[in-house]
Amino acid sequence: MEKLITPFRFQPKTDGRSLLTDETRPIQLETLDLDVYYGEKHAIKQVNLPLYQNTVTALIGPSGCGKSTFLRCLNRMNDMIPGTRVMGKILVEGVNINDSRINVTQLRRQIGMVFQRPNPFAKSIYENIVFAPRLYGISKKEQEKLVEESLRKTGLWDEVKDRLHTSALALSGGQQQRLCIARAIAMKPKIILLDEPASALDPVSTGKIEELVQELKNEFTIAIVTHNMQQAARISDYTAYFYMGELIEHDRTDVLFVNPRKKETEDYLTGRFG
Ligand SMILES: Nc1ncnc2c1ncn2[C@@H]1O[C@H](COP(=O)(O)OP(=O)(O)OP(=O)(O)O)[C@@H](O)[C@H]1O
Repeated sequence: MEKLITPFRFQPKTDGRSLLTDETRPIQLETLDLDVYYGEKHAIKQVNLPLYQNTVTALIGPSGCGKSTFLRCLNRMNDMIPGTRVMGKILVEGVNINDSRINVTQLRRQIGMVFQRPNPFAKSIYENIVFAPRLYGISKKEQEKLVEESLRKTGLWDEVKDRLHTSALALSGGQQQRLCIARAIAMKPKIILLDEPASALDPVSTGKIEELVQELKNEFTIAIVTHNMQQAARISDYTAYFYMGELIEHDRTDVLFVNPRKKETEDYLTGRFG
């Protein structure tokens, strides 16, 4: 990881963390005693959650439980909301990203985000991909390579290669969303945060996004907020169930869906509430 600041090593607690104490995969990011307040509203309560390298973690839970708030903390998007206080640590390779010395622009290069509604720039497909990387100075040749590589990785290349210089806004909603993912991966992040990326899309486009997420995990670590339980079960390796700002349960997806440890999780999964 490029240096955000000089890293320091933090000795994590062993209690009150995720249940996955036997997990041997490397941790890409972990939150330690994370609290978030919007003014008086305590939206995230003492959450300890790891994201394992090259895996997909689904964040699920009823509306208002804090999924998006949690996700936004992971690349400090909550900084933009006035009155928000974030406490606790979020460690990425030993660096606490909540440290005031963190270069937030660099951080967001390394932890990309894609939102619910596709939001391409009102520019050409090509420009959408190269706009940000160009700020960091890449040659014309490198730009062309990056455009093709990013569009291939998101399965868009064959669909758009003959109209790279036409407006991104003319693409379908599903294509726009894949372009937004291509734009995010063009920055070569370590982690990609997806906030309900398919909820505004039709079933075919949703299927493509799901397939894409499965492929991208070979290269990136992914956290995805979803309201769709089947989607979480299909595409994630780990699932975290939130309720009223608390992390109720975090486990391998196959375990959590088949044999949840907590009654609250079971009630949610079986549709008894939420
Ligand atoms: N900017 C804000 N100011 C004040 N309260 C907020 C703000 N954003 C979210 N909240 C509150 O924080 C809590 C968590 O909201 P959040 O949007 O993170 O939940 P969520 O699980 O993502 O919900 P949904 O599934 O409906 O998107 C809610 O009670 C919400 O009303």
